[in-house]
Amino acid sequence: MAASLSLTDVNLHFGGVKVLQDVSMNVAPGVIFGLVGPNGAGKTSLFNCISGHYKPSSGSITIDGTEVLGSAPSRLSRLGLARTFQHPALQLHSTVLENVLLGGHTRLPGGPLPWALRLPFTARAEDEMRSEALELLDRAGLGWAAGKPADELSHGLHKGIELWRALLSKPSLLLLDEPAAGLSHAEVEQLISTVKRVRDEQDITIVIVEHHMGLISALTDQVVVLDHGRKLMEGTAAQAQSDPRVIEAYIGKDAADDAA
Ligand SMILES: Nc1ncnc2c1ncn2[C@@H]1O[C@H](COP(=O)(O)OP(=O)(O)OP(=O)(O)O)[C@@H](O)[C@H]1O
Repeated sequence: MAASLSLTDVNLHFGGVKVLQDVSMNVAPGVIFGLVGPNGAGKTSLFNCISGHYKPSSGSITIDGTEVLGSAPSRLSRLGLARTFQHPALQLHSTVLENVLLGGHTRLPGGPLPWALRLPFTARAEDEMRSEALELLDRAGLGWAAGKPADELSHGLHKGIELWRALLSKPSLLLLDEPAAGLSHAEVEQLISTVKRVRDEQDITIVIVEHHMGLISALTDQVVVLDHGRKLMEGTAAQAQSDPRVIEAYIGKDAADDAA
Protein backbone atom coordinates (compact mmCIF):
# COMPACT_ATOMS: atom_id res chain seq x y z
CA MET A 1 0.00 0.00 0.00
CA ALA A 2 1.28 3.50 -0.84
CA ALA A 3 2.89 5.12 2.21
CA SER A 4 2.40 8.54 3.74
CA LEU A 5 5.47 10.57 4.67
CA SER A 6 5.48 13.41 7.16
CA LEU A 7 8.33 15.68 8.22
CA THR A 8 8.05 18.11 11.13
CA ASP A 9 10.68 20.74 11.92
CA VAL A 10 13.60 18.69 10.61
CA ASN A 11 16.97 20.27 11.37
CA LEU A 12 20.35 19.04 10.19
CA HIS A 13 23.57 20.66 11.37
CA PHE A 14 27.15 19.76 10.50
CA GLY A 15 29.21 21.53 13.16
CA GLY A 16 28.17 25.17 12.85
CA VAL A 17 26.69 24.69 9.35
CA LYS A 18 22.88 24.65 9.31
CA VAL A 19 22.10 22.49 6.28
CA LEU A 20 18.35 22.10 7.02
CA GLN A 21 16.28 24.38 9.22
CA ASP A 22 12.78 23.53 10.47
CA VAL A 23 11.69 21.73 7.31
CA SER A 24 8.13 20.39 7.48
CA MET A 25 6.11 18.73 4.74
CA ASN A 26 3.39 16.14 4.27
CA VAL A 27 3.31 13.69 1.39
CA ALA A 28 -0.02 11.92 0.95
CA PRO A 29 -0.17 8.24 -0.10
CA GLY A 30 -0.08 7.69 -3.87
CA VAL A 31 1.12 11.14 -4.94
CA ILE A 32 4.20 12.09 -6.92
CA PHE A 33 5.88 14.81 -4.91
CA GLY A 34 8.70 17.07 -6.13
CA LEU A 35 11.52 18.57 -4.09
CA VAL A 36 13.17 21.41 -5.97
CA GLY A 37 15.48 24.35 -5.32
CA PRO A 38 18.79 25.86 -6.36
CA ASN A 39 22.13 24.06 -6.00
CA GLY A 40 23.08 23.59 -2.36
CA ALA A 41 19.50 24.18 -1.12
CA GLY A 42 19.60 20.95 0.90
CA LYS A 43 17.49 18.63 -1.27
CA THR A 44 19.84 15.63 -1.23
CA SER A 45 20.56 16.20 2.47
CA LEU A 46 16.82 16.01 3.15
CA PHE A 47 16.60 12.78 1.13
CA ASN A 48 19.53 11.43 3.16
CA CYS A 49 17.66 12.25 6.38
CA ILE A 50 14.54 10.43 5.14
CA SER A 51 16.47 7.37 3.94
CA GLY A 52 18.57 7.10 7.12
CA HIS A 53 21.89 8.03 5.52
CA TYR A 54 22.05 11.25 7.61
CA LYS A 55 20.86 11.60 11.20
CA PRO A 56 18.94 14.87 11.67
CA SER A 57 19.85 17.03 14.66
CA SER A 58 16.16 17.32 15.64
CA GLY A 59 12.60 17.01 14.33
CA SER A 60 10.31 14.18 13.39
CA ILE A 61 10.02 11.98 10.30
CA THR A 62 7.16 9.50 10.10
CA ILE A 63 6.27 6.88 7.50
CA ASP A 64 2.63 5.78 7.83
CA GLY A 65 2.65 7.35 11.28
CA THR A 66 5.70 5.40 12.53
CA GLU A 67 8.56 7.57 13.81
CA VAL A 68 11.70 6.79 11.78
CA LEU A 69 13.98 9.73 12.61
CA GLY A 70 17.55 8.43 12.82
CA SER A 71 16.59 4.86 11.80
CA ALA A 72 19.14 2.79 9.87
CA PRO A 73 18.58 2.37 6.11
CA SER A 74 17.99 -1.38 6.66
CA ARG A 75 15.01 -0.70 8.98
CA LEU A 76 13.62 1.86 6.53
CA SER A 77 13.94 -0.62 3.72
CA ARG A 78 11.90 -3.14 5.73
CA LEU A 79 9.27 -0.41 6.21
CA GLY A 80 8.93 -0.13 2.42
CA LEU A 81 11.34 2.67 1.53
CA ALA A 82 13.61 2.45 -1.52
CA ARG A 83 15.75 5.13 -3.15
CA THR A 84 18.05 5.91 -6.00
CA PHE A 85 21.12 8.14 -5.82
CA GLN A 86 22.19 11.25 -7.74
CA HIS A 87 25.30 9.31 -8.85
CA PRO A 88 24.19 5.70 -9.48
CA ALA A 89 25.56 3.40 -6.76
CA LEU A 90 26.04 0.14 -8.68
CA GLN A 91 28.32 -2.88 -8.41
CA LEU A 92 30.07 -2.08 -11.67
CA HIS A 93 31.75 -5.49 -12.10
CA SER A 94 28.54 -7.41 -11.43
CA THR A 95 25.98 -8.04 -14.13
CA VAL A 96 22.91 -5.90 -14.63
CA LEU A 97 20.72 -8.76 -13.35
CA GLU A 98 22.85 -9.18 -10.20
CA ASN A 99 22.58 -5.43 -9.55
CA VAL A 100 18.80 -5.48 -9.91
CA LEU A 101 18.54 -8.59 -7.69
CA LEU A 102 20.16 -6.67 -4.82
CA GLY A 103 16.90 -4.73 -4.58
CA GLY A 104 14.95 -7.91 -3.80
CA HIS A 105 16.88 -9.10 -0.75
CA THR A 106 14.47 -7.56 1.79
CA ARG A 107 11.65 -9.68 0.29
CA LEU A 108 13.47 -12.99 0.58
CA PRO A 109 12.12 -15.27 3.34
CA GLY A 110 14.06 -16.75 6.27
CA GLY A 111 17.06 -15.60 8.29
CA PRO A 112 20.81 -16.08 7.77
CA LEU A 113 20.82 -19.74 8.92
CA PRO A 114 18.53 -21.24 6.24
CA TRP A 115 20.44 -19.27 3.61
CA ALA A 116 23.82 -20.48 4.94
CA LEU A 117 22.47 -24.06 4.85
CA ARG A 118 20.93 -23.46 1.42
CA LEU A 119 17.63 -25.08 2.46
CA PRO A 120 15.43 -25.96 -0.56
CA PHE A 121 13.00 -23.07 -0.01
CA THR A 122 15.88 -20.56 -0.34
CA ALA A 123 16.75 -21.86 -3.81
CA ARG A 124 13.09 -21.63 -4.85
CA ALA A 125 12.77 -18.09 -3.49
CA GLU A 126 15.96 -17.08 -5.31
CA ASP A 127 14.70 -18.54 -8.60
CA GLU A 128 11.40 -16.70 -8.28
CA MET A 129 13.15 -13.41 -7.54
CA ARG A 130 15.46 -13.94 -10.53
CA SER A 131 12.44 -14.52 -12.83
CA GLU A 132 10.77 -11.40 -11.47
CA ALA A 133 13.92 -9.32 -12.02
CA LEU A 134 14.27 -10.64 -15.59
CA GLU A 135 10.62 -9.81 -16.28
CA LEU A 136 11.13 -6.26 -14.98
CA LEU A 137 14.18 -5.85 -17.22
CA ASP A 138 12.31 -7.29 -20.21
CA ARG A 139 9.39 -4.92 -19.72
CA ALA A 140 11.85 -2.02 -19.50
CA GLY A 141 13.41 -3.12 -22.81
CA LEU A 142 16.62 -4.04 -20.98
CA GLY A 143 16.39 -7.82 -21.20
CA TRP A 144 19.33 -7.84 -23.65
CA ALA A 145 21.57 -6.27 -20.96
CA ALA A 146 20.76 -8.70 -18.10
CA GLY A 147 23.97 -10.72 -18.42
CA LYS A 148 26.31 -7.82 -19.17
CA PRO A 149 28.63 -6.32 -16.56
CA ALA A 150 27.17 -2.97 -15.50
CA ASP A 151 30.37 -1.10 -16.36
CA GLU A 152 29.82 -1.87 -20.07
CA LEU A 153 26.65 0.23 -20.11
CA SER A 154 26.00 3.95 -20.50
CA HIS A 155 25.22 6.46 -17.75
CA GLY A 156 21.58 6.56 -18.89
CA LEU A 157 21.26 2.79 -18.49
CA HIS A 158 22.93 2.94 -15.07
CA LYS A 159 20.16 5.31 -13.96
CA GLY A 160 17.58 2.83 -15.30
CA ILE A 161 19.19 -0.13 -13.52
CA GLU A 162 19.08 1.77 -10.21
CA LEU A 163 15.39 2.46 -10.74
CA TRP A 164 14.57 -1.19 -11.49
CA ARG A 165 16.68 -2.33 -8.54
CA ALA A 166 14.68 -0.02 -6.26
CA LEU A 167 11.39 -1.26 -7.75
CA LEU A 168 12.25 -4.94 -7.21
CA SER A 169 11.92 -4.29 -3.47
CA LYS A 170 8.21 -3.45 -4.14
CA PRO A 171 8.48 -0.17 -2.21
CA SER A 172 5.54 1.73 -0.82
CA LEU A 173 7.70 4.89 -0.77
CA LEU A 174 10.24 5.55 -3.52
CA LEU A 175 12.77 8.41 -3.40
CA LEU A 176 14.36 9.37 -6.74
CA ASP A 177 17.40 11.66 -6.44
CA GLU A 178 17.89 13.58 -9.70
CA PRO A 179 16.76 10.70 -11.95
CA ALA A 180 17.10 12.88 -15.08
CA ALA A 181 20.66 14.12 -14.37
CA GLY A 182 22.88 13.52 -17.39
CA LEU A 183 20.09 11.98 -19.50
CA SER A 184 19.39 12.95 -23.12
CA HIS A 185 16.07 14.52 -24.07
CA ALA A 186 14.78 11.16 -25.39
CA GLU A 187 15.89 9.39 -22.19
CA VAL A 188 14.07 11.97 -20.05
CA GLU A 189 10.88 11.43 -22.07
CA GLN A 190 11.22 7.69 -21.54
CA LEU A 191 11.82 8.21 -17.82
CA ILE A 192 8.65 10.32 -17.55
CA SER A 193 6.53 7.59 -19.13
CA THR A 194 8.19 4.91 -16.98
CA VAL A 195 7.46 6.78 -13.74
CA LYS A 196 3.86 7.42 -14.88
CA ARG A 197 3.45 3.71 -15.65
CA VAL A 198 4.90 2.71 -12.26
CA ARG A 199 2.50 5.08 -10.49
CA ASP A 200 -0.49 3.79 -12.49
CA GLU A 201 0.35 0.11 -11.99
CA GLN A 202 1.62 0.09 -8.40
CA ASP A 203 0.29 1.40 -5.13
CA ILE A 204 3.24 3.68 -4.45
CA THR A 205 4.22 7.15 -3.25
CA ILE A 206 7.10 8.78 -5.14
CA VAL A 207 9.26 11.74 -4.06
CA ILE A 208 11.57 13.21 -6.69
CA VAL A 209 14.49 15.63 -6.28
CA GLU A 210 15.09 17.16 -9.68
CA HIS A 211 16.41 20.27 -11.46
CA HIS A 212 14.68 19.33 -14.73
CA MET A 213 11.51 21.45 -14.48
CA GLY A 214 9.98 19.76 -17.54
CA LEU A 215 10.06 16.45 -15.69
CA ILE A 216 8.77 18.03 -12.46
CA SER A 217 5.88 19.68 -14.35
CA ALA A 218 5.03 16.48 -16.21
CA LEU A 219 5.05 14.21 -13.16
CA THR A 220 4.38 15.90 -9.86
CA ASP A 221 1.10 16.58 -8.07
CA GLN A 222 2.77 18.89 -5.56
CA VAL A 223 6.20 20.39 -4.92
CA VAL A 224 8.17 21.89 -2.06
CA VAL A 225 10.84 24.46 -2.90
CA LEU A 226 13.87 24.57 -0.62
CA ASP A 227 16.34 27.44 -0.45
CA HIS A 228 19.31 27.71 1.91
CA GLY A 229 18.00 24.72 3.87
CA ARG A 230 14.55 26.22 4.50
CA LYS A 231 11.18 25.60 2.91
CA LEU A 232 10.47 28.56 0.64
CA MET A 233 7.01 27.55 -0.63
CA GLU A 234 4.80 24.62 -1.51
CA GLY A 235 2.18 24.21 -4.19
CA THR A 236 1.93 22.88 -7.72
CA ALA A 237 4.90 22.95 -10.12
CA ALA A 238 3.17 25.73 -12.09
CA GLN A 239 2.69 27.81 -8.93
CA ALA A 240 6.36 27.30 -8.01
CA GLN A 241 7.57 28.37 -11.45
CA SER A 242 5.65 31.64 -11.32
CA ASP A 243 6.33 32.46 -7.64
CA PRO A 244 8.54 35.58 -7.38
CA ARG A 245 10.32 34.16 -4.29
CA VAL A 246 11.30 31.06 -6.25
CA ILE A 247 12.43 33.06 -9.28
CA GLU A 248 14.55 35.25 -7.00
CA ALA A 249 16.08 32.18 -5.29
CA TYR A 250 17.13 30.78 -8.65
CA ILE A 251 18.39 33.89 -10.43
CA GLY A 252 19.08 36.42 -7.64
CA LYS A 253 17.12 39.49 -6.53
CA ASP A 254 18.63 41.99 -9.00
CA ALA A 255 17.96 39.77 -12.01
CA ALA A 256 14.43 39.02 -10.74
CA ASP A 257 13.76 42.79 -10.37
CA ASP A 258 15.11 43.42 -13.89
CA ALA A 259 12.90 40.65 -15.30
CA ALA A 260 9.76 41.99 -13.52
N1 LIG B 1 28.22 15.50 4.91
C1 LIG B 1 28.22 16.84 4.84
N2 LIG B 1 29.08 17.59 5.59
C2 LIG B 1 29.06 18.94 5.52
N3 LIG B 1 28.24 19.67 4.73
C3 LIG B 1 27.38 18.98 3.97
C4 LIG B 1 27.31 17.54 3.97
N4 LIG B 1 26.34 17.14 3.11
C5 LIG B 1 25.82 18.28 2.58
N5 LIG B 1 26.46 19.36 3.08
C6 LIG B 1 26.19 20.76 2.73
O1 LIG B 1 24.80 20.95 2.76
C7 LIG B 1 24.42 21.91 1.79
C8 LIG B 1 23.28 21.33 0.96
O2 LIG B 1 23.81 20.30 0.11
P1 LIG B 1 22.86 19.33 -0.70
O3 LIG B 1 23.74 18.43 -1.53
O4 LIG B 1 21.89 18.71 0.20
O5 LIG B 1 22.11 20.37 -1.65
P2 LIG B 1 21.25 20.08 -2.96
O6 LIG B 1 20.09 20.99 -2.87
O7 LIG B 1 20.98 18.63 -3.09
O8 LIG B 1 22.24 20.58 -4.10
P3 LIG B 1 22.41 20.07 -5.63
O9 LIG B 1 21.16 20.47 -6.33
O10 LIG B 1 23.60 20.84 -6.09
O11 LIG B 1 22.64 18.58 -5.59
C9 LIG B 1 25.65 22.23 0.97
O12 LIG B 1 26.18 23.46 1.43
C10 LIG B 1 26.56 21.08 1.29
O13 LIG B 1 27.92 21.46 1.21
